[in-house]
Amino acid sequence: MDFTKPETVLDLNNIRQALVRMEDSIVFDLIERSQFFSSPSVYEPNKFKIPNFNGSFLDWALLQMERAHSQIRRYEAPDETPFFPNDLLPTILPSINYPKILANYADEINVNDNIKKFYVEEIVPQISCKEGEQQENLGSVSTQDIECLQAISRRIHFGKFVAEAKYQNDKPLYIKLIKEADVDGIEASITNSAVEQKILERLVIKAESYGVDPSLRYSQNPQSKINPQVIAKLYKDWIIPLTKKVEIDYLLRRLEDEDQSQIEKYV
Ligand SMILES: O=C(O)C(=O)C[C@]1(C(=O)O)C=C[C@@H](O)C=C1
Repeated sequence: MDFTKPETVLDLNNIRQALVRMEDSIVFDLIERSQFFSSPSVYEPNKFKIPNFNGSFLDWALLQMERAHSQIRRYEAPDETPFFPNDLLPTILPSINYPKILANYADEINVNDNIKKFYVEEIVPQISCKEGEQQENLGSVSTQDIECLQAISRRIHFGKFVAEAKYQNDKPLYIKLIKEADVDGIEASITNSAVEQKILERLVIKAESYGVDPSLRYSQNPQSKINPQVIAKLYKDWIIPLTKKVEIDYLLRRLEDEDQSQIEKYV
């Protein structure tokens, strides 16, 4: 996907292919996190004394990472959404002038707080190899958490591109639904149950294959590093619903960035 070429980005097939590739990163990242204990001290606010900082060790580590990455231009990319948008630094590399693909307010659609909450409360306890602390691994846990959070956030906020593509493909339908603030209608129109089902089935296969040593034969009955059903359920209960929330939040505001003549044409 090339963000300098808007026509490639708003092709729903390309978007879905990108979402499929992102599954690989997410499954691998969760498998990496699963080798560590749950490590609650990483998530407890003010557990460690950090000068001039109020929050968990993970929050602090993530903020430092985002500040460094903002200097290498990460958050200029239209598919990156920061967890701390108000605390970033100016880029050191020269800015890239990406062509406009999404609506003007797209950066304001940010569900990273919800993502961090479900990650800490739902994902970590379900995928960690054991409950409890492992003092020597707190740093590794936090860096792996950051990998997971960034991969999941990128996937969920890709919903903005899905929504824009769907809007462009059927303006008459969406302008009407948005004008009527018909949230249920919008949700029904963006839902494709067959695609969702396929994702869940593919995830189980991916988690089964990535989570074992491929050099071992099945007859040796290798133990999977992570329960594939857990990954599928995380997608079903959190990742897909939050992607849809991003799509709906984005669409509900879409007429803010539409010509009045277009709106009048379809209402
Ligand atoms: O592929 C789409 O059409 C999407 O809207 C993305 C997505 C997803 O999160 O993967 C979300 C809603 C649809 O029901 C199917 C899939």
